[in-house]
Amino acid sequence: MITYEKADTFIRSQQWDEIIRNKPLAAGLGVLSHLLLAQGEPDHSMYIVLMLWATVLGLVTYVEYTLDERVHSIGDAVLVSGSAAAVYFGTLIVSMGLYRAFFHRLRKFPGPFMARLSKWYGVSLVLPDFQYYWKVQKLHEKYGDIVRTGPRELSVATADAVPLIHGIASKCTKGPWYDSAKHIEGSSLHSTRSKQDHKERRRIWDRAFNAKSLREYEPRINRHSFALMQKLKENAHEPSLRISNWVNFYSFDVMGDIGFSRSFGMLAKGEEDYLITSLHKSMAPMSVFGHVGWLMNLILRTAVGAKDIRDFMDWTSKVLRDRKKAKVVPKENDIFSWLLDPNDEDIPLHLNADTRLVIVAGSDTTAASLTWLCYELCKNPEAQAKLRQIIDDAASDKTFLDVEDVANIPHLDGVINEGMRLHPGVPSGVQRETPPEGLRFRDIYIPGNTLIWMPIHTMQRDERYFPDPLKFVPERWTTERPDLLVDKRAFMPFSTGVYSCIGQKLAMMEIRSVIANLVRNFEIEFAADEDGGAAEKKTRDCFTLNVGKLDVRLIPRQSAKV
Ligand code: HEM
Repeated sequence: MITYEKADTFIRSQQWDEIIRNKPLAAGLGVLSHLLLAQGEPDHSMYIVLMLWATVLGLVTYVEYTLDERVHSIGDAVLVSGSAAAVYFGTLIVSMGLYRAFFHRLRKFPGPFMARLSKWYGVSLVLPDFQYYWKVQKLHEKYGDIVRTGPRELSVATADAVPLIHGIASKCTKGPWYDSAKHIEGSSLHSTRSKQDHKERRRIWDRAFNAKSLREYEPRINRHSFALMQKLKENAHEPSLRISNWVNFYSFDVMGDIGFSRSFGMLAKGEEDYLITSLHKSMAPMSVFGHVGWLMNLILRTAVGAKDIRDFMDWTSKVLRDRKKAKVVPKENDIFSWLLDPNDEDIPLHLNADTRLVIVAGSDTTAASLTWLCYELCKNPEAQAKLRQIIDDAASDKTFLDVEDVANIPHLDGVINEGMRLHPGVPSGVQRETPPEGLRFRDIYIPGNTLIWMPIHTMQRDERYFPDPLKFVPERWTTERPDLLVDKRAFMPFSTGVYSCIGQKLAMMEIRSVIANLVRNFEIEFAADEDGGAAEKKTRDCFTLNVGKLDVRLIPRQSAKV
């Protein structure tokens, strides 16, 4: 049996001080660590690796201090362990750098040299303006359709690859980006990486978004859209109105109502609810640290980093608990009528994640699209006038247009599509991982376990697919100018395939309702001190878009009343 004395004698009999001072050994361990780290997906277990490193370093310093006769103080011991650590980490970093730069399976793909070495290159692109998607567009202009944007990451901007990467039969899966907050909130429908789990959960979600359910949600959209128009009318005498805020209040109120029969009352208050502020704050680190998966995960493991998500979860679990205890009995079905299982005693963790998902996915995206549409209508007064005329012709006798009044106006949909083409709600695209056997398209082979982003912003502004790409031409979506729409596969503001946006039809209903009623009731133009510059320059890409402010002047039309 190993006793404490035996172990102690064994430990003391070894020449630890010599082992610790053995530089080739430290270097060898550095290379070995690289090989081990390269095996799996350490992004979300980096905290374990860091703890291990810290423990070993502490032990080494302790051993030096207690066993090495050449060491006379803690300072000496730290110096010895520090130099061993410098050799170990130096070799680890050099080994990783050499491998990534010259021997990696993605070495043949073009891209900036620094991107081969580390995803910190991605962070450098985010700063200072948080508009990563513009930088990626520049990279594609320089390097072509496929660019290596990280050690094991490619940006692929060609419509040919859409079916393989995002199509119904695609073998790609969601990448590690989706796991960042899993240890806090579990996995939502959106963040689960298991295809099977996603399939089963999506089947349940589909019931909340089928034609019958959408019909049930219409009166709620009408109510909130009507409330928005009233607020705009009340404030229309102001020379400047922050439309970006008002559409945000609208989209959050709609989502609270349709999501879980809970009004945020933001339109009524005219200000953002605290919980929404905390939700926005929780998304902010995504803009920078979303590029360095292990760091994002580490941040979310700290009390400060996880605070906003945890605050939000406290609130969502209370809302869901109230619903279960029948404190809030919805008069009409809402999304959670389908997701909550009445037989469950407790609220499963993943439903908290789903609540956050409904609000993030459903509100910010819709608000961003509405803000950009207002921006384009201000910039293109002729397009605005034409849309107004078409809306007037379609429903001339009504003061407020219900969702169903504007459900089938191709030109209105053309305006909305064109707005979302130029300004997609998720401009950088979404992360996918190639299957172990890799992917082949045209004569290109993309190796297995490669992370891929299809940059939606870049693709939707590609003149091969949309001639005159920078022009706002709603007619390219109707029978008037089909020549300006060459390849519709490149249009994917809602993504496509099995993971595509489940709320696409709902979003279209919300957007149609606001845009149609807006142009029916007002002429809209930039406010005197506004040129759209803040929306262009201050928009932050935090996976979903946090659009910069947009101030407009609304001129009520004589003929229209709300
Ligand atoms: C203009 C508005 C919208 C845009 C641009 C948009 C965009 C997207 C995109 C690009 C995705 C794919 C995300 C990924 O693969 O990582 C997505 C997924 C999703 N969206 Fe939307 N969305 C919008 C509105 C909505 C609305 C109103 C809802 C309603 C709750 C919603 C709910 C969802 C959900 C639940 C998913 C995850 C689907 C899944 O993984 O199966 N979205 N959306």
